Amino acid sequence: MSDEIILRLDNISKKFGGLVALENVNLEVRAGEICGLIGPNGAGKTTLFNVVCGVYRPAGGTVWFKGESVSGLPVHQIARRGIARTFQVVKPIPRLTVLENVLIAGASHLLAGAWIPFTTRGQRAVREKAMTALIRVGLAAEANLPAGQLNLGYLRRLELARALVMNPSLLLLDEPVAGLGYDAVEDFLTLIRELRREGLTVLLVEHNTGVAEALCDHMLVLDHGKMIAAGEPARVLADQAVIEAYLGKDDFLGPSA
Ligand SMILES: Nc1ncnc2c1ncn2[C@@H]1O[C@H](COP(=O)(O)OP(=O)(O)OP(=O)(O)O)[C@@H](O)[C@H]1O
Repeated sequence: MSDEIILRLDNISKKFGGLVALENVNLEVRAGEICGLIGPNGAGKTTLFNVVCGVYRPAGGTVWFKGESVSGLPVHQIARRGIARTFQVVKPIPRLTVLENVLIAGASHLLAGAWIPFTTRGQRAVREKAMTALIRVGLAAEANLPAGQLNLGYLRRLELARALVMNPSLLLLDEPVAGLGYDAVEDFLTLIRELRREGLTVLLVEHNTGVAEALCDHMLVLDHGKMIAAGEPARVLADQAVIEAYLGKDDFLGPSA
């Protein structure tokens, strides 16, 4: 892990009408780390991802990526700078093949800035990139199957390939192992660790604190839109404010009970 701060959020706020979804959130992610974002339901985790990716413009504050402000840029421009994400609910186009689903992500990414895919050379380049992404996530053998035939574990890999085809340096993963069985979770965590070793920085939302602790170098906790703890996973998970946020104050009996 380097000392470079690849992503920095300064005082990010986001409101939906009267609801404050994010309130003055500050966050730093170092290049090459796996950083976990946890918090109870409705804490603001997905909203934070959407602010970073440009789906939502923050009501206040600045998103810095590689030292430059990306606040207010459209989604495709932020993606071209190197931020890609996966979604909690995986929705491929079921009748298209696995490869075609990745091609769509790759072509739309390139199309956002150039007309490259309309040339034969461009189409070949996108296809090669898509196949490389599928090989990377272990789905090469399934490339020509309809995506609708994949089980959830493979669908999550397909979702990852759709992000990787964009050549990101920062990968935002929204609950990438939700709903998977033990072996599939272990395989997916190995894949994420390998991607990090190859140079990617990862920020992931994870509900399962055990998974987050096993995977992450650094953890951040949101509750009601505020960052309530940050740091080394074991220490963060032992923090009283974090325990109370997960269990509810009334259920927290304290260490001596
Ligand atoms: N588009 C929206 N319109 C109105 N309110 C929204 C919208 N998106 C999120 N919210 C609200 O903002 C708050 C934060 O939601 P968000 O989905 O970011 O939380 P989360 O931590 O990702 O939750 P979960 O773990 O359940 O996915 C919640 O109160 C939610 O109801």
